[in-house]
Amino acid sequence: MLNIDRIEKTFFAGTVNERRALTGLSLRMQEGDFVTVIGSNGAGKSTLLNAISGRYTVDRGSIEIDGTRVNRLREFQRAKYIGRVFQDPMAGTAPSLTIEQNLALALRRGKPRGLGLALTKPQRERFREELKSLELGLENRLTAKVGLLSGGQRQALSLLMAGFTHPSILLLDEHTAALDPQRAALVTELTDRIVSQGGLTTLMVTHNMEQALRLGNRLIMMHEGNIVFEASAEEKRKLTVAGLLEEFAKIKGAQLDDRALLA
Ligand SMILES: Nc1ncnc2c1ncn2[C@@H]1O[C@H](COP(=O)(O)OP(=O)(O)OP(=O)(O)O)[C@@H](O)[C@H]1O
Repeated sequence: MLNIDRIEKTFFAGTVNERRALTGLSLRMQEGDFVTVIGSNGAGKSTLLNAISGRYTVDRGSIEIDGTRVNRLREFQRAKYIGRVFQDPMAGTAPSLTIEQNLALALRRGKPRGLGLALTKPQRERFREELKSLELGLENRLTAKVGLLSGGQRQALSLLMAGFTHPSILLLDEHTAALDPQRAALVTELTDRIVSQGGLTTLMVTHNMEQALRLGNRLIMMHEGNIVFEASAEEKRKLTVAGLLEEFAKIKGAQLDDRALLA
């Protein structure tokens, strides 16, 4: 499904600003795996997601999605494999388009352009059904502009859109971090539901350790561009936030991150 083999990424190589963001990281995910990713600031978590999505190309190593080596594919060429929800609620949806137009765009992701945004009746019905499952009343607001929605509603919509076409891999980049606790909890629940219902292969970066322990069937901890700790589903069930912090502390020089303590 996803096979990452010893990838490396260095920014500004050979200059005083050199940053080794990924240092030979390998990760293999099977279909339906839901891996949560934690780590201190600057550990390389976002760079990992960006390397998978094609926003950055890696300097070394290989990335395979569904058996295809994607290293040389540009971001738009990988779009058919990837769904992504960002931290910024504004990033995943188009504010000047209506809810149904955004959903129509999501449905057409990775397909040839020029199909327009006209909807068939069955498509509209499908949208209504999917929106209903969010339990936010959005099914009655299909023609409302997305810019009018709250951050939490937009993240819920982004999540629905990202999962819509059953991407080979769903990337969640701290997608609840910018929300207030109540909305974050709602979007966390939705994530759990959408991922498990769709059996989506998912990689989720979070600073919330409680969330990292509760969601998914595997957990990885990153530090200095590599995976330094990994827990299977069974190990994860036994782990506590305190236990995770202990693991963090064991890593030489690791900085405990304030946000990580907000679990
Ligand atoms: N576009 C870029 N240009 C230069 N350096 C970068 C770039 N993106 C990331 N880096 C550097 O690479 C390293 C890893 O950054 P990255 O954003 O992947 O970490 P992170 O684990 O996601 O951190 P955080 O939890 O703070 O978001 C850092 O040293 C960062 O400064």
